[in-house]
Amino acid sequence: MPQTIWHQCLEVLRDEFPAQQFNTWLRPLQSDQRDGQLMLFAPNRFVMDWVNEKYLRRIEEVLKDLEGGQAPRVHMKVGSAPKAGEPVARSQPAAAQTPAPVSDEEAGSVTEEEAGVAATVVEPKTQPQAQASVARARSDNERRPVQVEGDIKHQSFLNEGFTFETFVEGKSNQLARAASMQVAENPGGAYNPLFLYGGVGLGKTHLMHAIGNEIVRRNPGAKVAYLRSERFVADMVKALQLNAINEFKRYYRSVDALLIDDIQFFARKERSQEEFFHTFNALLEGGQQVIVTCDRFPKEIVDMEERLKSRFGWGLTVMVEPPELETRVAILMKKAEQANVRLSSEAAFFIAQKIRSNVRELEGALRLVIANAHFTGSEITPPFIRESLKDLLALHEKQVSIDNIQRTVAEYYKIKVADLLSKRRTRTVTRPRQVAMSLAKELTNHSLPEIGEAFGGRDHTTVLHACKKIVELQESDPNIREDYQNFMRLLTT
Ligand SMILES: Nc1ncnc2c1ncn2[C@@H]1O[C@H](COP(=O)(O)OP(=O)(O)OP(=O)(O)O)[C@@H](O)[C@H]1O
Repeated sequence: MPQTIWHQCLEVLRDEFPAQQFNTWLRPLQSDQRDGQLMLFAPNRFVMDWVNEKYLRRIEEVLKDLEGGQAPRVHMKVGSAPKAGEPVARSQPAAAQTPAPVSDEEAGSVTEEEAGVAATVVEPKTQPQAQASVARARSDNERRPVQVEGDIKHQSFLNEGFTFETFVEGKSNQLARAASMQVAENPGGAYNPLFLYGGVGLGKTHLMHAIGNEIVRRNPGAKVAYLRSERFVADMVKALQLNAINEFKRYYRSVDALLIDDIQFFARKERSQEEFFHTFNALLEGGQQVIVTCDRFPKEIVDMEERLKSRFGWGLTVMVEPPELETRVAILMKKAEQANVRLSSEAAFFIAQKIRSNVRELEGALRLVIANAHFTGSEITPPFIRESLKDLLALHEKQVSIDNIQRTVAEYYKIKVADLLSKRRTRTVTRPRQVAMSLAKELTNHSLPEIGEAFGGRDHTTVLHACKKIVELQESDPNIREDYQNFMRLLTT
């Protein structure tokens, strides 16, 4: 197949920009060229805006260098490139993709005039200093709640230790971090609501607090309310019991930014969903920012009203992915530094290679190693780490076996485990087999020949090829990438 002009352009850009930037912003773009126009498709509006702002000029220059006067005009659009032969819609300006206003009916019947008690909203600067040390890393539950005047008592607080400065950026979270930063700089602006999703312990809560902290840092008068979704439910139930639902509504509609963590816990709570839906609409209409985190993509949330799910997708939906090795190492170094502990890069690598599931576990492992080192006065070396994490590692190895991987992958792709082990080479079987082999390499300590053996006696070079192929596909094929992330989540949490 001849290389398209876009591929040629990408080759040039690949040499010009750091790999991380290239992979995050440029590589995911799909292209469609016709009628002297090059349409670039971005996976979401945020990427489109970012590319427009930061790379479009350079893209146009490169196209001109490549094609001279024949260079196509570039347009951007959110979505996927049409398949060959499919008609393509004309590009739309970004503004055309902002949601339609909420109708009166949808917005519910609550008005600003409703009577209510005064409810204060937390302002982070009034909170006690966060202990941003490793020993207190998961400290959001330990923070002193803010007492709110009136009948409704809220626990609403931001963790000052969760900032953009303490958040380590890597390939897995670059997009989510950049989107969060944009929201913090322009709350209630283009990306409303912001829906952050991903597996447990990957930094969603951290980013959410970072946005809240940044909003308040820039505008000390801003009212930012952070709460887990269970809290919203509990507050609402209490408000109903106390006949104070109007105060409840008033409170949640008075904030500049409403941050609701782990929205999946709204499942089956119909009345809360209803209430949240109206609050949500009122806030969006008022230009107030809404940020939501969830452990899965909106459409995958079970027992949640469709209209709510669809509304989540109105703004910007971004995934936080599990960190790759380099980011895990960087996170460990940062956490050690915060705890005033010297950690060699060899030691950090050792831990990062062993603990791959999520950042919370990574932190937990580091805490354990540091505590042991303090206790015994030992230096933190790989053998010392191995000994300190003996039980944890045994648990990990027990949990993720090749057998388990094969069963999980087969079930997911609706094929038989026997197919994975067979000599069959049809696409429906080959790809899942490669995914399973790659997972086995990443999640177990088995060698390539051992993995080959476990997959119907294949050669180790076949396993190596599968691993490389899956790394490549994760870059170029969003479906494989999502499947792989799902497997990491299913197998490691
Ligand atoms: N990129 C990162 N840099 C620094 N620390 C991080 C990063 N990602 C996660 N962490 C840390 O890992 C811990 C877990 O993160 P967090 O609580 O934000 O996860 P989560 O995705 O919200 O998980 P859950 O879905 O279980 O609520 C926190 O202590 C957080 O500071």
